[in-house]
Amino acid sequence: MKANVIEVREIRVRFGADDAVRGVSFRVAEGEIYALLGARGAGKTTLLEVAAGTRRPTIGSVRVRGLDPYERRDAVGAVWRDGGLFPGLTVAEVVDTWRRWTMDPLTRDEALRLTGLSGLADVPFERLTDGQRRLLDLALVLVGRSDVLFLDEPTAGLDEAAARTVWAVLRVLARAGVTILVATHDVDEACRADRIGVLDHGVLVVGDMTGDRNAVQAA
Ligand SMILES: Nc1ncnc2c1ncn2[C@@H]1O[C@H](COP(=O)(O)OP(=O)(O)OP(=O)(O)O)[C@@H](O)[C@H]1O
Repeated sequence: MKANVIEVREIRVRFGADDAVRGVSFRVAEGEIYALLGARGAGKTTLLEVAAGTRRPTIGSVRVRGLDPYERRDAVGAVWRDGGLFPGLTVAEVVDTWRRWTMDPLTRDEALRLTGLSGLADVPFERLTDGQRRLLDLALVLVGRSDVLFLDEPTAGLDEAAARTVWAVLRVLARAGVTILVATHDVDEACRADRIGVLDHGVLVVGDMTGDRNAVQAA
């Protein structure tokens, strides 16, 4: 059995008088893709922020590889919904710029190869499609050698072909041992994960579902 990389225990996040997340617990094993599925306002982003260590929970504990991610924010990679903007730079230059800010970075060629962007190295950032920009986001996370990824709606706004490419990359990464937590409102996207947790009004109503579309919709 694989080790648990992300361990979320009894998390509660309170905003003013309201709980955005209540009593949520789940675990994600090494190399596993876990999707948090929920409607708008269900608490997905809040939970993702807590798991990634950019927000401290009101109550509960989070461990990523045994450590509190809030104390060690350098250790994980997060890709949020809006990709960065790099006007005037080519794909290769964006990666090189990022590498200069990173300790012991992955090589540019390897980051582009893993995300399928090798053929676009000389293309200016402005010319990239939304899907290619999302892949470039992933390439930058890989440059930092993140072995845990937190992805908020990773294919929002992408067409089906681009979404498939992003997920093909995520599968390659998971097979290489990267642990991935995805927040999504899209049932089809959630079904691409290994396991699904369904979040409703801040409560994890189902925590351990596999990607059977009918069963997920029934939940
Ligand atoms: N900083 C904040 N202050 C007060 N309330 C907040 C704050 N951030 C989020 N909320 C509230 O917490 C609840 C959960 O929000 P969250 O953004 O986590 O949901 P979500 O599932 O990611 O939704 P979406 O799909 O719209 O991004 C919502 O009711 C939201 O209004």
